[in-house]
Amino acid sequence: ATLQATFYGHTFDNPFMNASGVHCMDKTELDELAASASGSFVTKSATADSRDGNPEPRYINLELGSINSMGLPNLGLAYYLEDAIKRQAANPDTPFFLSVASYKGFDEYVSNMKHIQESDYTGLVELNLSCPNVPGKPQMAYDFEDTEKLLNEIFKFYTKPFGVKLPPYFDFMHFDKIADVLNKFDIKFVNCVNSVGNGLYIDEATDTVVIKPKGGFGGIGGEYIKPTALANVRALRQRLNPSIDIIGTGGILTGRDAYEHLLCGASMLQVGTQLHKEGLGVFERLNTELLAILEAKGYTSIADFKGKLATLD
Ligand SMILES: O=C(O)c1[nH]c(=O)[nH]c(=O)c1I
Repeated sequence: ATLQATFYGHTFDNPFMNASGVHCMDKTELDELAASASGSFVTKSATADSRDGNPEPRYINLELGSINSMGLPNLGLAYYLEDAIKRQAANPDTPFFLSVASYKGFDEYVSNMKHIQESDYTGLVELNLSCPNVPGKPQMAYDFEDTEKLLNEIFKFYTKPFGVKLPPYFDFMHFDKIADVLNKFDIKFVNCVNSVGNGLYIDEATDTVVIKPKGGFGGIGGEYIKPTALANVRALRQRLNPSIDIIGTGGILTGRDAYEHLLCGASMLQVGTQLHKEGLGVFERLNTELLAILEAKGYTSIADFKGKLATLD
């Protein structure tokens, strides 16, 4: 059996990659990802200007996952663009993802995308509409009208392939609304889901929160969020045009978790919390475990079961 993954006209050796924010802050970390068993990789979400981010402690691994309020620390869009242009020149056949966010809101999203359009980078962009940790700033993708306005604005000038990183939704009306908006545009993929925003974890030894920013509120990842992640992958797959691929992110610790995301319709898979905990070796292990599942079930490729979750009716 093969774990080859097809995504936006590309074929990757396997469906695994890092989730933006983990092991992707600078070119050293990106080189390590490129040299790992991951099928692709994505950069830390970039803002126009480099940012220190929120005060520490701002990321904590927990028994069942993680909590973070990093606050968009990054080296600035120009850094990642320059690196991406070199990478695409050196390896034109191995696509990767450039993640873009915004600290200042709507206008910075537009100007960041304008800079990429005017640059020599021609690869995939993951437009992050779901950072939950910018104090005072709502997540773009929880405002359906603003999201539509932003995509309208971007498609006036942007001609390169991109997709959007979405937050989790928890209501069928919201699944319907975001899918209605996204189906109007020629986006190449959606990534479901970003961390479950503004959770709270309490240290039992001290009755105190564990991260400093926002009084301890932070995005939740890991085992805590797999049911939510699977639901969002499945719901968006059922609603989006087949031409829009899905990246599944959230709660992938084992080959079984990966298999379930694929069953819900994901084409690529991102690993955040477990990569942070286990390091780059997680990709070898996940490939081995997923391959064993295909073999045990007599599948020869992911196409044999992708999106084929059974229901009870
Ligand atoms: O705090 C962050 O930097 C961060 N943290 C997340 O959990 N998701 C995001 O999209 C971002 I931009």
